[in-house]
This record gives sequence, C-alpha cells and structure tokens, in this order.
Amino acid sequence: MASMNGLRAFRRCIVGQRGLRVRAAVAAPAIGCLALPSVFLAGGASGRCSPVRCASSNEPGVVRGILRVVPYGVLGSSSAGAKAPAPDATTAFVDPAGMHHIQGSPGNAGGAAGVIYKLWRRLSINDVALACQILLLPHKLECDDQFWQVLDAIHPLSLALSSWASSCEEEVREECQEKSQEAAFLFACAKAALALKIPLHQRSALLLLRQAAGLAADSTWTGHRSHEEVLPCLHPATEASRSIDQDLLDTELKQGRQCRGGSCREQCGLLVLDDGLHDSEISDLVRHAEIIKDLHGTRDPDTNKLDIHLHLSAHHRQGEGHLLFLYVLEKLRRLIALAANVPPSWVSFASHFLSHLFSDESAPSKGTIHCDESSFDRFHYSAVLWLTAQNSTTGGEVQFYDSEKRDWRVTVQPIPGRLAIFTSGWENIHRVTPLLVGERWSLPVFASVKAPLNTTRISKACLWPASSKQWEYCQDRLDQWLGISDAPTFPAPVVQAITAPLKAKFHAYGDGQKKCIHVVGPDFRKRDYTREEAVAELAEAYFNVLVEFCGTGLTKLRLLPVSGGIFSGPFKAELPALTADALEGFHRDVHLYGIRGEGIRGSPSPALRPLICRNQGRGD
Ligand SMILES: O=C(O)CCC(=O)C(=O)O
Ligand SMILES: [Fe+2]
Repeated sequence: MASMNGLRAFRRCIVGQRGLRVRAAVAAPAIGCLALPSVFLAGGASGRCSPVRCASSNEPGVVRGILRVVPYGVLGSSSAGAKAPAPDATTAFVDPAGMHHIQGSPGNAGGAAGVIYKLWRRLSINDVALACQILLLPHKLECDDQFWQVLDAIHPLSLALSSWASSCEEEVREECQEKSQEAAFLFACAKAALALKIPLHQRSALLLLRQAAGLAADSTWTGHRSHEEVLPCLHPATEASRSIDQDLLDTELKQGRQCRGGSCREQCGLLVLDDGLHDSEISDLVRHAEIIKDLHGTRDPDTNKLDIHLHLSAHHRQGEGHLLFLYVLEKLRRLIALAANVPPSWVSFASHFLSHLFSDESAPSKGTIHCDESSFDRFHYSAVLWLTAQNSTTGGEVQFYDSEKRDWRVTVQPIPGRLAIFTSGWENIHRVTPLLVGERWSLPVFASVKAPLNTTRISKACLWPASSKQWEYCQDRLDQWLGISDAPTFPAPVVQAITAPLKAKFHAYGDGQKKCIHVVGPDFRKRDYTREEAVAELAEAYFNVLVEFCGTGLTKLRLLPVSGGIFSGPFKAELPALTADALEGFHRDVHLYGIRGEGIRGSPSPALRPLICRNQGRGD
C-alpha cells in the first residue's frame, strides 16, 4: 500500500465497510489479544518507506501507506484460526495496559493485556539475565540506592535478595548473604524506605516488610516452646447462640471442628512460644500504643478495657510505630499459618487490636469466660502476644478450660514477648483473670483460615486436565494460588515512565527478544468524553507509541486498537471509527508540522522531534 490510498483502505477496513471478519473482530475487541486482528503498522512494502517517515522523500508521509489491518492478534494468532508468526526480535508489539496494572502488578489483568502478560510473565519472572545487567557492585552493607535498584527490578523478592548478596564484593559476600536472610536488616530497610516515603521503593519495601516478618516467624516457630497441647476439637452439640461465663461452661459439646466458612484442618491445640519479639521491639510497640492511648483512647466503662485497632494506629500516623505494628501483625499471621499447617495466603485477620488493662478498684477488669469462635464464627485461629509481665499476684493471667474435667486445665503467665497460638473453638474456652495490680498490654489477633480458591478444582485441572481449557485454568489458578501472579511488578523504567494515561514506554523482555510497547489508553468510562476529546486522547496515545517505536530502531510494529477493550465504555460500538480518526488526526498533525518538526511558521515543534527517526521497514 502506498500514499493516501493506504489510509483510506485502512479506514474502510477498520470501520467495517469492507472485510466483515475484520470488522466483527475489531468491533468486539475485548475478547483478548489472541482473538484480535491487529491494526498492523508495518514498514512500507516497497522497503523505501520507514514506519514513520519516507526515507526517500521528505514528504510528510508518516502514517499513510504503512498501516495494514490483519486478521490476527499482536502475538500472531487468532481464535478465528488465522495465524502469523509470533513477534520476532525485529518486531515490537503494543500492550494496551491499565494504569493500575503498570503501577501495581500484571496479576489478574484481563482482555488483551492479560493474554500478553501471560507471555510476559513466563519470560521475565526470575529473569536473572536482566538482574545481572542491572546489578552494580555494592561495597557497603546498607540498603542504599544499589540495594533498591536490585529490589525494584527483580522478582520474586527472594531471588532479588540472593542476586544482591552474590553481587557483593568477595570479602563481604558472606556477610551480605547473612544480611539478606536477616529479618532485622530487611525490616530496617523497609522502614527506611517507607518512613522516608520514597514512592519508588514503596512496593519493594512492603514486600520486604513481609519477607522480614516471614523470616522472623520462622525463627520464633523453631524457638523455645513453654507449652504445647494437641486437643480434640469441640463444638456445640446443638445450634448454640453466643454465650459467655456459666452459660458457655454449661453448653453441651461434641467432637469436631466447626470452622464456619473456613478450611481448617481437624487438628486443634494450644501452643505457647517464648521468643515472639525482641526486647527493643516490645518497648517500641508499647511506646507506640501508649502514645495512641493517650491521644485517642476511650476506655470501655463496663470492662475498663481500651483497645487500639490498626486503623487508629494508621490514623495517628506514628510512622515507625505503625510500621512495627504492621510487621508484628504480619509475623503473627505467618505464625498462625505455621500452627494451622496451611499456606500464609489462607490466613487473614478478622480482628486485631492492642489491648490495655489497668487495675482500678472502682471498675476491676471482669475476666469474662469466653470462646473466641463462639463470639464470632469467622474466628478460626487466635493468637495473643503479651507485652507486659503478669503473675498470680498481679492477676491478668490467661486460663484455659477443660470441658471434660470441668476445671481450668492450664494457666499461662504473660511475659513480654511470649505468645500463645490456639484454635478458636470450644476446646479452648478461656479467660483473662481480673487484673489486681499495675497495667497490662497484649496484642490479641483473630484469624480466618480459608483456602483462597477452590483447590480441589485446581488439583483436578492440574493433575487430570480433560481439555486444554482445564489446563489453562490450572496454570492461571496455580499462579494465583502460589501468589506468583501477585509477585512481579513491571520493570522500574516502565513504572517510572508510565505515570499517567496516554503515556507509552518500550521495554525488551526475556534477553531482549520480546519487544513490547506498553501504553495506557484513555479510559472512556472515567468521565464524559465528547467524541473530539476521545479522538484527541487516542491520537496522543498512538503518538506516544510511535515515538517509542521510533526510538527502538525496529522495523515492524504490531498494534491493536488502543482502549479497544473495557476502556471503550460508551464508545464501544464506535471504536473502530474513533481509531481510524485518531490515526488520521495524527497523520494530519504531522502533515501540519512537517516531518522534521518544522512548524508551518518554520519553528520546530519539539513534540514531533522524536519522530525524526530512520527505522527502515521491510513490510511483514
Ligand atoms: O489479652 C489476652 O491475654 C487475651 C484476650 C482475649 O482472650 C480476647 O480478647 O479474646
Ligand atoms: Fe479470647
């Protein structure tokens, strides 16, 4: 195709006056990239025209003659059976991205982008080659810029940390390796980045905070246990209402786990671990709690109890103290997962708060006898971390009940850093004895244990797939189940470049073989767009894609209709026409300014300067 005919043909084709198959597919672009015909920008068939500029003449022939509508997707195939080769090393393909995916993670993206990320994911996760390019040799054992660069660029985090450690100079390499496994170091780095509010590192910092909590949980788990009981699980023999004190003790019980709405194992028990937190962490957490108590706390007049929930802590913005609270909570969540013998992703908090009691003769604490799961169905596992010391003289100990012997079976003395984890059912009816002297701080947490997905279905699909569809389901869900789809982010240069809709950024993945231009198209559902505004924004997005393409020196570009999926909103039916207009408008602008960016008044247009490139197309 050459000259204006190309553009006209393109327009006819894309708006559906010709080529029914193409029209149908373009008009319903949300079905995914593989099913989509691409709007295909190729180098001029004659070989003399570049995708952006005709090399042989200075005529402003930018888009004309180089657009071709093809009946396959940017990855080379379509559900209608048309096939083209997968993009090779000389072809860039466009990813119509969503802003929150670019800035967050590709996980769970749908439509065309979702299909592209599947490919992207397989290529870029654990991409050690990429890691090595980015690594500079660090000399210092600090979470310096170098450290963050590595962390932001490589996923999963454990791989990033080991890459960082192995990049250390030989004499400190061993020390780096130790540091990369040390909860305190990783948490200190996370705190530094989060407290300094360095937006770039925030995601890595949160991952790091979780990693640190996971390591700390493992070490507490293997530490000293002052008490360990395996118990038969119990629940009410008949549908029982919430009860406390004597009513609860009188409830008839039978064996078995209730665990409503959850996926608990038929294993119940009580475990007391002694190395829950370091001394400095305990004093920092108490200090944090005291500050919030003094500023915001309101005591329950009936129980003389004051609870500080996470949102109150967050609201108060005690930066470091709040992060410590988050870290401790995450550590407790991990420990519950270990005790419940389930993956951490199964455990979510239903409630948690820093709890304060102080002895007050006028309103002594009551020591209500209760069962956590009887209070709330969704409490499947409980844990309490104690931050102060209590004993039989001071009161404030925790007693667990033996329903068969009808007596207290064990008394646990709170000491700072001690931690009890127990199943929340009727096998663990308990009370806090009235506090007689002093003050008491504890951190009780209540967790639901729930398999995030239908694991039976996943297992079946993975072990005995009856169809390719089932196999796909297996791969998708397994990724999700293992947390893989949540793990990666886009590479830092992409995240840094695409900070707003309409921006585009080229990145080569997988040893530089897969060349992708990410672009965030306008989301026409976000506000009321006039048709002109819609065309203008699309044109800007295409412009940005072409500028990126220009910079690559590549010869072929596979482009699909930007904003063609769910972003098309009210323009869904009209999108093919909008696409044609946007590309035509783009052509007009270039015509106006001239291909070298000289404006009509002779002044260069800086916006168009990047378009002066010499990509020599061969056609495809
Ligand atoms: O603070 C404690 O030691 C335990 C509190 C408790 O049992 C609860 O809040 O359910
Ligand atoms: Fe309790």
